[in-house]
Amino acid sequence: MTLTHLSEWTSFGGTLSVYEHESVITRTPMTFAVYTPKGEGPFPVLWYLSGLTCTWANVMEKAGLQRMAAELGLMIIAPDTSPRGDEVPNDTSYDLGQGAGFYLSATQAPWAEHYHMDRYITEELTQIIADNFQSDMSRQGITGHSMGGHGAITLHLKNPEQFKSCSAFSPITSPSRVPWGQKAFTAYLGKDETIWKAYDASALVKSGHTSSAHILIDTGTADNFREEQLKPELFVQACEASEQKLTSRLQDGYDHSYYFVASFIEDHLRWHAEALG
Ligand SMILES: N[C@@H](CCC(=O)N[C@@H](CS)C(=O)NCC(=O)O)C(=O)O
Repeated sequence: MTLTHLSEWTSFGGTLSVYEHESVITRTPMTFAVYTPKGEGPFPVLWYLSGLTCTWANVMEKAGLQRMAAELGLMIIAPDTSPRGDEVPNDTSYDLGQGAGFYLSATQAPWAEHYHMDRYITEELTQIIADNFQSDMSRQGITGHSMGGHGAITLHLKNPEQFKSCSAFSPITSPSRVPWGQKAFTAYLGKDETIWKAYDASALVKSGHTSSAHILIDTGTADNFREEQLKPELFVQACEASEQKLTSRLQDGYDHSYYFVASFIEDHLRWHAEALG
């Protein structure tokens, strides 16, 4: 496996690097970013999964997380949100296809050939990070925004030994019950809704997929997707019923944008740094 180094910047004494490689799992070139703080390492690792329409760049350019990552000594990994390329199936809408991989393994044509973002992250990219960076893979946490919040919670609940800490910004908490998720799951997984439950954070918790972690969620009260697509209250109810430790906060006046993410990224990075020790 060859890693092609595309870009590098110094930021808060650390290094932000962008790489491309040929993925065995998505069967496409994949791009990802790594922020490595200054110093010797190995560093605990925080994965950041982005939302609809995003690449690695949105969080690295807009969240301002490098300052806190440098201070806390956290390595940040930002994968892309889907496979991409002329050969990769796409859709004209922003919430399906390229930029909208939903962190699952598609089973339906034409998506099944390339769309396997969950396994890409938990298997292939994890191995790449372990083999090529000053990472302490015994201390990994995961966070994300919106579709990436759904990805962070579901990947944590299904892999609690790998991702020991978990948080999310404005996550889609029950994709099976909201239009973004219903559209994507029908396309990627087919019409059998019982299969969807494996990718639904609230359904997972309800069915006993809890973890010993204390999950942190922030959602803005002025988020125009909150009532129709995010529904944080569904995850709160599921966690209460299953005794999953959760702090779910509604942040007054904040919307769905990176102005919101940037406002609370310090809290989340500190949450992970403390949990990972
Ligand atoms: N208004 C967006 C909807 C998608 C959206 O809001 N994406 C969020 C994640 S779900 C995002 O982070 N967008 C990129 C950004 O704000 O930098 C569009 O139509 O493209």
